[in-house]
Amino acid sequence: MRLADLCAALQLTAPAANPEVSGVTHNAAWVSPGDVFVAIRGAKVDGHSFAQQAAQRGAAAIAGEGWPLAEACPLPYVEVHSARAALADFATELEGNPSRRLKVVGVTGTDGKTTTSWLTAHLLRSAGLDTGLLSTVGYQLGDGALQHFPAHFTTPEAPQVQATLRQLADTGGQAVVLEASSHALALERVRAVEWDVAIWTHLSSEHLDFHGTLEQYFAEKRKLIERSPFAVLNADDPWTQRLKLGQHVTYSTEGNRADWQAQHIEEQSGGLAFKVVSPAGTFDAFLPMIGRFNVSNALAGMAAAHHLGATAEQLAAGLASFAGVPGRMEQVTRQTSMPSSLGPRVIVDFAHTPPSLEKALGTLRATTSGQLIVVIGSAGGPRDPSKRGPLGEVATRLADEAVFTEEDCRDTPLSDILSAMAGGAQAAGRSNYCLVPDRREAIGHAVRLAGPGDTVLLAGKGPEETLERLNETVPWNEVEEARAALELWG
Ligand SMILES: CC(=O)N[C@H]1[C@@H](OP(=O)(O)OP(=O)(O)OC[C@H]2O[C@@H](n3ccc(=O)[nH]c3=O)[C@H](O)[C@@H]2O)O[C@H](CO)[C@@H](O)[C@@H]1O[C@H](C)C(=O)N[C@@H](C)C(=O)N[C@H](CCC(=O)O)C(=O)O
Ligand SMILES: Nc1ncnc2c1ncn2[C@@H]1O[C@H](COP(=O)(O)OP(=O)(O)OP(=O)(O)O)[C@@H](O)[C@H]1O
Repeated sequence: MRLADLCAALQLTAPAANPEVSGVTHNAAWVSPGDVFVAIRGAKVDGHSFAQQAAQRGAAAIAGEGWPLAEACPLPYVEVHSARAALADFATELEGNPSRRLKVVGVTGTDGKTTTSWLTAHLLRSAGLDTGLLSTVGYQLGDGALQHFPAHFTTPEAPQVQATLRQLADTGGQAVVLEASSHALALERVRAVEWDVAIWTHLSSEHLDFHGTLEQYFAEKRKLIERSPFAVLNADDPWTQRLKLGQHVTYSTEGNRADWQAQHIEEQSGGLAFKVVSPAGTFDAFLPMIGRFNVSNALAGMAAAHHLGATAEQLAAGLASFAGVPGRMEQVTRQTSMPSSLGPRVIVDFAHTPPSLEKALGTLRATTSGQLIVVIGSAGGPRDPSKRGPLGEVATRLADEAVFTEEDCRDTPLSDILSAMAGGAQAAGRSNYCLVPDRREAIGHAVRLAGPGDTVLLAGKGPEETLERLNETVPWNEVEEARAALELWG
């Protein structure tokens, strides 16, 4: 496509030179010959300072909110009102607006996005739709292998979103489920995606380092609901009442008035049994997952899949065959032949906010006959330091013993993080915790403390593949760490 045609499609003024353009990126190091390099003024640097690098890599043009440098721009320059919006619009145009060829389900909320996304994709596949998935733990084209983008993102930047949607649509994909983080909505990563269904899980305080206030965080997340012609909303979340409602259905696991209800919920050791009362019909369901909150995620996924055509029979069969999400309430099995019942139950979970830790511990308590032990840390850097004390409080209130340890402390002294977590426990008058800074040792310590009938929850890392320390990033596999500790047990 010629630059002038691309500009005309987006009602932008084209520069005099009119090169052929084939792609778009915001990262100078990712430029391929023929790309438009969109220079974003970021929070840390101005992308314009990488214009020369982009030119050397063969960029055809640069777009930005105004050329700011004394030297002349090395390439044709397209001036835009918002660089991030332009990045998304260029990508959408160059990829041929692929979301129009797919049924697109967006999932937002503080917790539950990944699980709900995986459940929804599985339910749509069970109903016969070739369905892709873009989520925190990777992306899938159809039911193919789990793949990863270069950076660790819930929602990648717009060029990657649009390219993946196109690849999916070009290879026979019929639907896609896309996790939409608040960062993605704020930074235009999912601008121009044409949604069919938006799912709201729930809202609680998170990412305030980025959004500033809870109100702003809510304002970003609500965009997904406002942009979608149909929404699936959580009647148990007070924020739902503040969403501007178009066509929608609601769901509840707490007996609130809602279109989709789960009743008679039984937390069994092998999963969750409940009765669904819904517009699709009334039926018994079994979900082989631990965690009462997953009933809520399942209702949301069923409501979305039903809107896209899944029947009650397909929904029930789909739930029953769900294999779970890596690192989400994942029970660690031993490699040796020793029966699991002879040791403690060890669960790896991604819960890293006070509300999600509260829910994870609450639900494990319900299925634990003995002691409940938790290993938990809190991230360093600017990421929500205010949650460290509350995490310490929740851990010591709901577990019998808490082990506070490292979790991506980055440039924050680990001792400061551990003191803040201990401070939260002490302020509540509790001493049932210990500090074990090294995460591997913390896991070993917790597993050694536990006996048959006990549960050890390893919270916060889930399926992440690295552990970030002050001067190093080490490869990490929480399930393997847990398995190694279990092998030494007893
Ligand atoms: C807080 C946040 O989201 N920041 C994003 C933001 O960074 P920024 O504004 O600081 O950008 P910057 O570093 O100043 O760079 C400005 C521009 O120069 C370009 N650049 C910069 C350096 C260089 O060498 N070459 C180059 O071309 C950059 O690509 C960028 O376009 O814009 C960048 C790209 O334009 C993103 O990569 C970056 O995400 C960072 C890496 C990040 O960690 N984001 C996380 C927090 C995130 O997005 N998380 C959410 C939610 C997770 C959850 O719910 O838990 C997610 O969706 O993953
Ligand atoms: N509906 C829910 N309500 C509250 N907590 C939940 C819910 N679903 C999951 N959780 C908890 O939150 C943790 C994270 O779940 P999940 O990965 O599905 O959420 P997420 O929104 O994708 O989080 P992130 O964006 O940080 O990856 C789970 O391991 C569980 O402890």
